[in-house]
This record gives sequence, structure tokens and C-alpha cells, in this order.
Amino acid sequence: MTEHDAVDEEQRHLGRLLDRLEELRADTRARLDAVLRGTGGTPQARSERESFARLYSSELAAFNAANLGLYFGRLDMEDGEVRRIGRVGLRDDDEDLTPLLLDWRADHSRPFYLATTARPEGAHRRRHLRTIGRRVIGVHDEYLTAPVDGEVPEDHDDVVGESALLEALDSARSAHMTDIVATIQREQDEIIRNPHAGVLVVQGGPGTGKTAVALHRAAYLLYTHRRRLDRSGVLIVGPNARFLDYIARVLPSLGESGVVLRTLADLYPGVRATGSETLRGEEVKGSADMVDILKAAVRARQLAPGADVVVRCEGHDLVLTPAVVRAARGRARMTRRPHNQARSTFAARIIDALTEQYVASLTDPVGHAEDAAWSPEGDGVGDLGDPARPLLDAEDRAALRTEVERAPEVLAAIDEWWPTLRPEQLLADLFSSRERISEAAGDYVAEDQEALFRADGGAFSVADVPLLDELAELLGEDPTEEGNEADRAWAEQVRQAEEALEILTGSAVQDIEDDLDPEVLMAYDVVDAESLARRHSADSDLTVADRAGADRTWAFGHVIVDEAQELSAMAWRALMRRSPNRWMTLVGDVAQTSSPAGIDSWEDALSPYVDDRWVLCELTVNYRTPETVSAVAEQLLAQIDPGATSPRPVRAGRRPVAWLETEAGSVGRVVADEVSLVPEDRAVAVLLPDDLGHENAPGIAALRDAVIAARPDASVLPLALAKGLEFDVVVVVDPEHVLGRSPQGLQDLYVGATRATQELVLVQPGRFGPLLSRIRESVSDDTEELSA
Ligand SMILES: Nc1ncnc2c1ncn2[C@@H]1O[C@H](COP(=O)(O)OP(=O)(O)OP(=O)(O)O)[C@@H](O)[C@H]1O
Repeated sequence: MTEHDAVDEEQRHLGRLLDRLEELRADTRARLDAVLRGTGGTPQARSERESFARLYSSELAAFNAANLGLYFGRLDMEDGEVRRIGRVGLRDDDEDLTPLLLDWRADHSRPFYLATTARPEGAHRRRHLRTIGRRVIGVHDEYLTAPVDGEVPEDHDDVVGESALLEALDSARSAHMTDIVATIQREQDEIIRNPHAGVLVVQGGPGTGKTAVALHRAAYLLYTHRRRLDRSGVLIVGPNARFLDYIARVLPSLGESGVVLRTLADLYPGVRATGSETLRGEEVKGSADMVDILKAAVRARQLAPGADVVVRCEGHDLVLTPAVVRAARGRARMTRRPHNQARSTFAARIIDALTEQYVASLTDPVGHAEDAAWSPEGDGVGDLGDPARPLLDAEDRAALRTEVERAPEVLAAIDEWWPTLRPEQLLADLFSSRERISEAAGDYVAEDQEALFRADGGAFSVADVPLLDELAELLGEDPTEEGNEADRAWAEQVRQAEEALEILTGSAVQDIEDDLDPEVLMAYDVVDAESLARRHSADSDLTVADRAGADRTWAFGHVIVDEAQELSAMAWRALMRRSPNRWMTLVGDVAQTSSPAGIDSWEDALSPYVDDRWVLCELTVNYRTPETVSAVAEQLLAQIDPGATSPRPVRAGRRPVAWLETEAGSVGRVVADEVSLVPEDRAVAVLLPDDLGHENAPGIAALRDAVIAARPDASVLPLALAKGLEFDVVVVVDPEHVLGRSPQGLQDLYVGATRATQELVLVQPGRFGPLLSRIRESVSDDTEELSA
């Protein structure tokens, strides 16, 4: 059969598939319309209509997304079976519901991604289709076993379907990422379909497809564990909003909804962290020691007076001694409940003490009341029923207690000593007061204390988000606030689980001064699956993604973190709370860590939560940067970690790396010239050192204007925002400044250089320093050296 015949054959099949897709789409559209037309009925009927409407809408979205590149692969099995693989599964409407197309995630599609001549997986031939719109324009066949017509099987190493892969990689990068379903590689497939139900760490150098793999794993898990994950949702946390915008376009085309995409900046519902942070601040706030600082800050708000305080109640003066208030505070702390929930214990103790005095003052007006004062050792109740004071019965005493409880001065005193607190307010109060900082963080050196201070305490930065989350745990909800019944019930369940866990693990109830053990986070594990499911099936018109995104304590079925190396110890805590079952995919590269609070090793980050119960997978092939750029990146990596291995690039470069030294005043012109050379269909980015990348940095506006004049669609970004992104041509401005700016400078430059899919240009005001000159020298065979 010639290629021409093969194209004709596949074109006929594609036509059949597109017709079938159209039928299904029309059918779903009609059902959706019918559901949307429905009105009235019982609440249950309404709620059923809502869920059908959601189901049909998401089916429609999947059909719409599948339209392009619907059918991309075919496997001819040794036993004669033909499997056609595409973006969605389609069946004929005949009696047997004959499969017309297999979803790429189905088990039967797997050999398409795995088969090699060494391990053909039962397949005889793999065919990749090239399509444009509704047209098949070519096919590429690989024989995995001795072919019938005598062709020799190709040699295979770790790259499967190489020509289809290279074609996919060479297509111009649009502003956003595309899916890779047609060309997933074996090592990637093994991660995407990995059955491990705990923490899976995916480590890989730049361009190895970590982000792509994470997204396809989300799609695969939602397909394979739909019932479970549809209710509980999947959380994907990425490095920045730009990046999320970039991947949000990929997920629908993978056919998925019900996924919550977040950056750390918006992980805490109701707060969008846009404030800036110093490197020192990032480091101090990211450290796990902050847990103690925050606990101290909460305790500092639990007060006791220095001298006796008189409160008036219905015309009677009642006295609270510091000892009584301290004892009430001790009791409240001993409950080990969050601050706002322990408040009722504190208040009850104070009110008991005052009631006792009140009773005494009425029954013993001549002044023996003091003898009856509630003592911290007493249980505060028995005294009320003392038979030596028969004048008031229990009912009278209860009425008096109510009077005390409602007395404005009593309420004010309780509010002053044990106020109801909100995380945002407490953190803002703490950071805007040097006095409070030194009270809570007295052990810190002055410089670290100063790093916490800012005049506008409420200008939250990303580093503050995990602190707000931690405080929300320490403070708990305000039990007097309206609504949130379900949340309170959930918090109560978790609390009981914590107690059960303490009994199970035999650990004694800890002293009130004790730190919470990180293991306590594991308490969610003993909340049974049924309770989790009940919570997840709450009656609501909102989608799972909407509800989960707005609920800080939502327990996600699966959590995926991209660029996980950037997470601080505090951020890990916040994320682990969202993954009580610890079913997570963590994707990252410890050589790219640029945050001073980020991690150097996966062990250190994970051991507090799962000990050594996590699985590491590595990606070794670089699909992004060509050999020319990789050679430079490899040398930078050798500086970061001499033991690390660079991923192997699959592509050759078009143009050598350009090293341009220029007068400080000509940077704008040189960069603009470079940018103007880039063909129009290629994406180009100018990456700036983070401290020069912001709008107001000197000279940046002029540089930006020059670049935009040369290429209006060019991206001009600080390096930190380029994380996870890619562009065909990348110009890094002032690499020496990047190197010198922070201890993570090498990592920053490594990240910047590895954003390029085709060309890298380094523009240096002045001269390159010793390290970069050495690298330039060592790759000089294919280096373009220019002096601008
Ligand atoms: N199997 C594949 N087929 C086609 N393209 C692929 C494949 N794997 C990865 N790619 C492409 O390679 C590029 C790099 O992938 P991705 O951004 O996922 O890498 P990464 O490991 O997350 O990189 P970084 O750590 O630098 O952010 C993307 O354009 C992606 O689409």
C-alpha cells in the first residue's frame, strides 16, 4: 500500500469519526437545551437538572475541544486487530456499539506510547497521522515487528515515533502550550499512568516535559478515577498566573473540567497577594520556625490584666483578679482547640467566677463573699450548688449567670483578653508593629525581625499566604459567625480524628506549651472516606471546582504541584492540608530553585509528612532547548550541582548562542535589533533580572518601549515570571547582574537560558565576567561572538 492509499484510507475513517462526533454533539446539545428549558419542580428535581446541565456542558466542551486533531494514531496489532487512537473515545451507534476511536487514556491505547522494536507490546505497526483541520495530509508508519512487505524495523532508543515527535516540536510555538497526546514518550507515559496512590515526585531538567506530564496525568486520573475525582476535584498549583493562563488552555483540550488552578498567591480564599517581598523576608517567612512565631503571636493576643479589674453587672461591682483570668486562660489553652474555638472555654471560666461572686454578694451581703470566690482549682460548678447557701436554687443561679454573661462590661473584658481574631487582621497587626514582632520573634536577630516589618501590614506578599493559612488553623473559625455549619462539622470531625490519632499512636496529650507535631496533619487520614464523600457531595448549584476553590479546608482528591522546588516549608504545610489523603504528583527540578526558601532536596521537604513513603520518577530527555542552548545550560548546571546530569536534547539548534557585549547606553537598541530579526510566527521574549524587571526600574520603560516598537507582541518579563514558560527566541538582558543579585543567581540564569526552543541571545552591558566568558569559550565552536 502506498502512502497515498494509506492517506485515503485514514481520510475516510476521519470523515466517519467527524460525522459521528457531530451526531453526538447535536444530541448532547439537544439534551442540554431540554434541561435548560426545564423550570420549577422539587428542590431535588432542580438539583438533578443542574447536575445534568453540568454533565452535558462538560461533554459538549470535550467534543468541541476534540474536534481538532481528533484522530492521530493507529495501532495494527499482531492478531489483526486495528486500534485507532484519538482525543476522545467514540463508538458507532450500531447494535454492538463498535468502537470507532479509543480515548488516548484507555488501557488499550497504551501500546501506542510504549511499543518499541525491543518490546512491541503485541503491536505490529504504529502509524502517526498528520492532519490539518479535517484533512489527513500524511501518515508515518513504524514497524515494530518484521513487516509483511520486508521493510526493516527501525532502531529505537528512548524516543518513540521520532519523526512525528520532531515535527511536533518544530512547529512554531504559539503564545500558549499545546497538548502532547499524539507524541507522549515512554518515560512520560509511565509517569502519566503511574498507579502509585501516594506522593509521586517527578524530577527532570528544563524542557523534559514535566508540566506537560503533570497536565496529562491530571487528565488521565480524571478519566480513570472519574467517580472519585469528580466529587473531590483536582488542585493544580503552578508558579505564576501567566503560567496558569498558559496551561488552562491545555486542560479543556484534554477534555477536563473540575480542576482548580491556583498559584500560591491565590491559594488562600479571599486574598490576592500582590505585595512585594525582600529576599530576606521570603527566607524568614518560608522557614518552618514561623509556626512558632505565629503561635507566639496568637498567644500574645491572649491577655491577662496586671491588677484587679472591676466589672459592673446590674449595679454590682464584681472583681476579677489577674490569677483568675490567668487560670481561665490556662484552661482555654489546655483544650488545645484553635484560639477562636477555645474562647468559649475562657469566657465560661470568667463568667463562672463572676457568677459565683454575684451569688455570694446576694446571699452574703455583709461581705464573706471573698471566701466563696471561685478558685482555679475548683470545677466552677460545684460551688454553685453548695448546700451551705440554700437561699438561691439552681434556676436562680442560672438566671444570674445569664445576667453576668450579658453584662456589657463583662463582654468587653472578655473581648479584650481573648478577642475573636481573623488571620488577615492578626498578620497585618503583627507585621506593622516592631513591638509585636519582637514580642513574638524575640529570638530572631534584628535583621530578620526587620525583614518581617512593613508599614502597611495588610499588603500581603506571596510569602504571607502560607502564614495566613497557618493562622487560619491556629485561630479556627469564629463559632458565632452565621453559616458554615458544614465547615464547622468538618472541623469538629477532624478534631475528633486528631484525638483518636493521639490515642492510636499512644502519644500523651501534649502540654499546652507544646508545638503541634507535623504528624497532626495526618489526622485527616483517619477521617473516613465516607465523611469525605459526604462533604464533597454537599447540596449546591456550584461546580466542584467553584466550591473547592472557595473553601480553604477542601480535601482535594488529587493535588498536583508544578515547580514544586519553589515551595517553602510553610507552603508545604499549606499544601499538605489540602491533600489529606496524600495522593499527590509533585513536579520540579531542584536545580532550578530560585526562591531562597525553596528546597534543595525532596527528602527534606517531604519527610515531615510522608517520611520516606514517596516515589521518585525521573525525566531525562529535553524536548525544548536545542543542542546549542543546552550546551550552555549544561555548564551552568555543572556550577549549580556538579553531580547533576543534564537532560539529553533531541533537537539540533538553528543558530548558535549569541553573546553580545554592549555599551550600557545601547542595551535597548541592541535588544530591539535582535528582536526585530525574529520571524513573525515565532514567539520572542526579553527576560530581565528580577530587580530590574518591574515597571519602575530605571531605564526599563525605555527598553520596553524599544522592544515593543520593534515587535509589538514580544514579551518583556522579569525572570521570575518566565518560570515554566517557553519562547522560540529568548534574549536575556544583563546576565552578570542576574548572577550577582542573589545566591540563587545561577539558578535564575539557568531558568532564563532554558526557556528558548530555538535561539538564545545574551546581552551584556560591559563585559561578560569570568564564569560566562569561560562558558562562552568552551562552547565557542558553535558560538556567535559579537560586539555590538
Ligand atoms: N512527548 C512530547 N511530545 C511533544 N512535545 C513535547 C513532549 N514532551 C514535552 N514536549 C514539549 O516540550 C516543551 C517542554 O515541556 P514542559 O514545559 O512540560 O517542560 P518542563 O520540564 O516543565 O520544563 P521547565 O522545567 O523548564 O519548566 C513543551 O513545549 C512541551 O509541549
